[in-house]
Amino acid sequence: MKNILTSEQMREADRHTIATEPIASVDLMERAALAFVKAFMQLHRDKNVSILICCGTGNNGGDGLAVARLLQQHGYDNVTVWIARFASRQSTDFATNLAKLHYCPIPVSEFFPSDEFPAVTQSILIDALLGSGLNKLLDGDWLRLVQHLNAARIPSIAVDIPTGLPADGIVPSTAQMLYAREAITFQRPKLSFFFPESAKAMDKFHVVDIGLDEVFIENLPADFKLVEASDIRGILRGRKRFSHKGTYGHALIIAGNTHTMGAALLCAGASVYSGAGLTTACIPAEGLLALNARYPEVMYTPRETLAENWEDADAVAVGPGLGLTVDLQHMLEYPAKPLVLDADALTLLARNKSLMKKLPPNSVLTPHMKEFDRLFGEHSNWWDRVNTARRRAVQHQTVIVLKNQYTFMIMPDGQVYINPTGNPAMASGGMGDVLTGMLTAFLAQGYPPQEATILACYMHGSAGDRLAAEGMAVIPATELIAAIPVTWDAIVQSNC
Ligand SMILES: NC(=O)C1=CN([C@@H]2O[C@H](COP(=O)(O)OP(=O)(O)OC[C@H]3O[C@@H](n4cnc5c(N)ncnc54)[C@H](OP(=O)(O)O)[C@@H]3O)[C@@H](O)[C@H]2O)[C@H](O)CC1
Ligand SMILES: [K+]
Repeated sequence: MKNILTSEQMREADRHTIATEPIASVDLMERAALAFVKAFMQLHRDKNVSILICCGTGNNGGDGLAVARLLQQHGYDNVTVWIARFASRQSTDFATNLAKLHYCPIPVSEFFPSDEFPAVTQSILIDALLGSGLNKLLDGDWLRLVQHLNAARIPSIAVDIPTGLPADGIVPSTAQMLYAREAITFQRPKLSFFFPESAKAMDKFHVVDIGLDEVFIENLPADFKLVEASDIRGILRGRKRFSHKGTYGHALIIAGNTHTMGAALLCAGASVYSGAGLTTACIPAEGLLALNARYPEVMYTPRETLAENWEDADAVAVGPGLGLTVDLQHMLEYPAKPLVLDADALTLLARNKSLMKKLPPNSVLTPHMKEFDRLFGEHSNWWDRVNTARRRAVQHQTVIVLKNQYTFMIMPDGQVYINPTGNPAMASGGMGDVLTGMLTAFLAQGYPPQEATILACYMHGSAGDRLAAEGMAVIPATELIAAIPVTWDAIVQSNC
């Protein structure tokens, strides 16, 4: 896991590194600029391309000036710099880098409040106007300049953060940003990069190491952590010699209805492919034929004998395609089992919120945004939504899997884990049912809820990434299920 820092913590890490390495702050800026340039050169190999670098007068602007000089030294001969002189102050390191730039053959134009801006004639923009120091929404001359640059419609590469995007906290829907094709960000992704609101600010981001003290960073208290492949390798267990189906637990899937049987099949199929020793689907009898045809490995039980099957199960999923006529309250009176509630089970919970108190501790809820808001109230932004999820996870001692491009996995202690895998090709019906089946299978195999959740979300996205890399622009949920075992194997093999 990697700590995701607030902008204040990032400044702390900055100050600590400067004091203890020790390194002068201007040299740290040079290191950051060099890291940016190296990443930029991978993205844009054509050294004849004309580049406009727009700089503010803070440290983000200072980075931009150093980038201009370094690009020129690396053979990029067509670099132009604009400086937005809209603030009365300039940082010391900005001033030092401006002085250094005067020795380079790079044209520099300065713009003051109310100045007109010339047409943008360059092919690429580097955005070094404002970075993590942003302290309010863009307005006045800054907004005018950003709108002028956006209107040029040339690819923009942001230094650290696209101008106008706050590093953390609420991103208001009215916020205007300098749209970046890519952001090259320093040391850690910023928290807001994981919120859907950042789609307005950039297409993608790359993280570059600028040599801040990693031990210090990892010892900072962080509410948000990013899951990494190495974490999954540490959690995921291979199959053992002499093991048998009883070794890997029994998953019970309570799902499906006349018109939504597919959800139950997907969920049960995902459980089989995620390694549950046994999977039983508790579905209406009319689904039996389809179940046998599609997944003969899955056992069947009618709703009437649910109580006995519940006793035998090591983990239970309730919800995919279930409909709203089942008695959830009654189910919650059965003996406590590792439990996943999804889809219609969440709607039933939202209709009778007093049931939250009956959930066994560490139950896993897997809402998408709308299901979440139905359960816990409307939210106008993701920052508030995630913070509500943290409070509710602590209050009800549940795990909340808030599904999103980057799924937030919120644990009963309020800690948030961010899943990095997954892609837009997976945005199709049934993907949530698959995730629920995977989660239930991992719970049935004895993984504690926190580990089962992290594993399921990571492997779900990773299977999707694998298929996307093989050329699938759209990934049906059944294809994802089939890709789970090879994804698993690739993770285990990468450990050797
Ligand atoms: N550890 C690292 O990650 C390093 C980062 N570096 C770079 O430094 C910037 C952050 O630099 P900073 O000087 O703190 O801030 P900015 O350059 O982003 O902003 C400068 C000042 O602009 C003012 N401001 C903020 N928001 C607005 C706004 N909406 N409109 C107008 N003006 C605004 C504010 O000044 P005030 O006087 O208003 O307080 C900012 O202070 C980081 O992003 C990296 O690029 C280092 O180079 C290396 C280490
Ligand atoms: K920027």
